[in-house]
Amino acid sequence: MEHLFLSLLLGFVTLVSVAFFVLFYKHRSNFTGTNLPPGKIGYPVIGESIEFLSTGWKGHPEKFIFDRMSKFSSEIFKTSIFGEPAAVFCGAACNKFLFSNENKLVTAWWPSSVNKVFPTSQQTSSQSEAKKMRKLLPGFMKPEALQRYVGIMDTIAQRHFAADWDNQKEILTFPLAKRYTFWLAAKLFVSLDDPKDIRKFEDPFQLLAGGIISMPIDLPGTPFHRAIKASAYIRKELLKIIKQRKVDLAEAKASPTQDILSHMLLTCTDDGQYMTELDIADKILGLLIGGHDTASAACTFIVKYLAELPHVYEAVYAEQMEIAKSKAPGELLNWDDLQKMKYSWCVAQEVLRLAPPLQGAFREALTDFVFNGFSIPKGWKLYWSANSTHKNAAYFPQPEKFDPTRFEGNGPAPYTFVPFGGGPRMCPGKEYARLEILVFMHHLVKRFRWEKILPEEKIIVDPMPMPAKGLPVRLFPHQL
Ligand code: HEM
Repeated sequence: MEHLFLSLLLGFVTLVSVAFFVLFYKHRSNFTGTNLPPGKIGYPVIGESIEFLSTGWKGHPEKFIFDRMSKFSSEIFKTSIFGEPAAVFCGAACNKFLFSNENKLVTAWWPSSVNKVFPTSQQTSSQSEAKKMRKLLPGFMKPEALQRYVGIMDTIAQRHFAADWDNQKEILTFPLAKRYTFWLAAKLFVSLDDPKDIRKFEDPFQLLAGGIISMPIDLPGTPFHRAIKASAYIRKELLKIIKQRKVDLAEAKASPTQDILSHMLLTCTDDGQYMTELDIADKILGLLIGGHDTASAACTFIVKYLAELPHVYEAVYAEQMEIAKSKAPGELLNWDDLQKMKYSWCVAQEVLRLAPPLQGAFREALTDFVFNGFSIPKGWKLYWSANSTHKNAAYFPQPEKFDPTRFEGNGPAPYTFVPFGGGPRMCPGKEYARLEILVFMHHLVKRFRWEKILPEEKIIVDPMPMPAKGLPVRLFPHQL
């Protein structure tokens, strides 16, 4: 009996050792070649994923980048993230290279956690899916459409502030900013505007956002597992909305131009096909995520910085009050009003520089190529990072100083300010985001001054930046 147990144990140990050896060998073999960028590759499977994610959890995602840039004295370094051999490209020249070589030398790529959370076709990582999305969005994001949204955004902002801010002494900024941008997206993308209907999506979206960029371990309790479940729930609810809309369009109870959902149902793709219901559900899900989580992070940090910098608050307040005073009672904000919010937009951009909602994104090398003397093998993942330029003193002197004047005149040098990415994959929602952020700032400063309740609240980045306790603030309404 004892003999059998020892044999089994020995067999098990041998098996584990062989498996480890194979993994280790395979891991190292991913990194053999001449002239690869300098860098560390970490352990098999996890590579440097924990370091990459944990600098964000500690609130300093740029540390992962800057530590390695200085250790290897290079703007390109190799690493291994999310089980993949990768190179991190830092600085303006690297951004330019990646953004201008889309679909020539590189193509977009997302970690497997993203692909698994969106199991069918939502991810815009595959070229054909990105193309579909790019074909559909311009109609929705064209200047005439955007101009129409300003009034709708204003109406929803007024409703949001009346429901959640007015008559409150203290509020928690982060969840309210999310609610505001989600209300807008729900209204403009799928014409959902009953607060009851919208609220049932709030928790699932929270869970989804928390697990998209995570270790893809699908076990009960992990963020990844919760995100997969939340994604399935949201998709089911969206399918109900889509089916109902088809009926409403057929019975002329809904308009073909009322929102992006009608647009998707009625527009053929290049091959003359209409998108399937599931495909539409996945695309809308992606837009709802991309379109609200990012802007809500920006709105939250605007509240934080305006609380910390009274002189910046005063200048934004003066600009916004001049616009408010020019309006007749009940008159909604319009496109021209938003063009006048020049200083406020400089402030918002400085916030996007210091706290970019997306830290960067991945590409995949389509072929072997050489850049800056380093060989990049086909299939390697490449990461561009906003912080490598946003927090670099060479591009932004005294990078930690909040200074909206950096955006006056010609503004920052090309490829140094990249919160929306660049090149063919630059964020198609950039202008939409500008509008919703400015409308938010208008209503915020018109109503209140505020102070932070927790003076030293920690910031975490997971994967978006957020104050650890949600940024509680005390509100002081203006005396009329
Ligand atoms: C402050 C707000 C926002 C920020 C900071 C932001 C940032 C970004 C960035 C950096 C990318 C490029 C990723 C890459 O290089 O692969 C991107 C892509 C994208 N964004 Fe945004 N975004 C914002 C708002 C929005 C909004 C409001 C929408 C929709 C209405 C949107 C929809 C998209 C889509 C669909 C893509 C994928 C484009 C493609 O892969 O071709 N974003 N966004």
